[in-house]
Amino acid sequence: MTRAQLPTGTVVSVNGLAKSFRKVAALEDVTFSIEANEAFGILGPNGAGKTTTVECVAGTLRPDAGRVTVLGVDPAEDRETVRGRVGYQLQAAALPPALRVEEALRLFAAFYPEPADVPDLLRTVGLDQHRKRPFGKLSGGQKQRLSIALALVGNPDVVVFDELTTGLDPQGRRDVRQLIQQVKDEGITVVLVTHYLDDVERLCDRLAIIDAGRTRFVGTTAELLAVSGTGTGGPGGLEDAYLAFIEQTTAD
Ligand SMILES: Nc1ncnc2c1ncn2[C@@H]1O[C@H](COP(=O)(O)OP(=O)(O)OP(=O)(O)O)[C@@H](O)[C@H]1O
Repeated sequence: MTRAQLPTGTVVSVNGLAKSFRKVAALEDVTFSIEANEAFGILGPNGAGKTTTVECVAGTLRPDAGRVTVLGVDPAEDRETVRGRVGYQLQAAALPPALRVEEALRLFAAFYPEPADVPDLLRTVGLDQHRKRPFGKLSGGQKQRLSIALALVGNPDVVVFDELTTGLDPQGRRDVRQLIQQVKDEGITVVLVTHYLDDVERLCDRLAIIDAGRTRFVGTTAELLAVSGTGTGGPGGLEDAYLAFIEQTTAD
């Protein structure tokens, strides 16, 4: 993939975001910003509001309060701009089981004004050999590769991956991590929602911790280690820092 012009400066800005579903306050106050070509991790316990946040960024949900700007526009107002420039990892399980890998990519490519080259993309994600395989017969790792390809098919500037490595074996996670690194190396801004601290440690420049609908921390992993007071790292160091941080904010 060759990319003509990538954005610079702040590409995602989220300020005071709030969103409720009937009586459930999913988000109360979420604030962070992401710079061009950063890999930005979003962590937090189950139900913390991570997916709701990235759906507001992708423009698939409209917040009740607060402001989101993506590539200079409001994603809920300017769906067309954001849809073409922000790749959102589709929950692959939603694809019909008989749809073949290449067919799925060509189908989705047709929605975009300047789609990626499908054979190129198949090679990039390592599904070239499996392009005729029906979706229902792919392994978990192959489905995640297809998810990545579908998020990239519109040639986005920003890509959002939500729990991409969940459920994969260690080899599968390593492969998917390499692929995410490749995406970042192309200059694409990566937003990674994950429960894995080592994904963040290996891939992300900065991270946000969201808990109970509020951002509790934004910074680098080194800053998280420093503010949690759990030391300077070592095996499990980041996990200890994260857990200490969550316990501390829950107690507050
Ligand atoms: N469409 C919806 N209708 C009702 N409640 C919702 C809806 N989507 C999310 N919620 C609720 O909002 C809260 C935040 O959910 P969200 O999916 O954003 O959390 P998450 O941090 O992504 O969780 P997980 O790590 O478990 O995926 C939860 O209490 C969830 O039950």
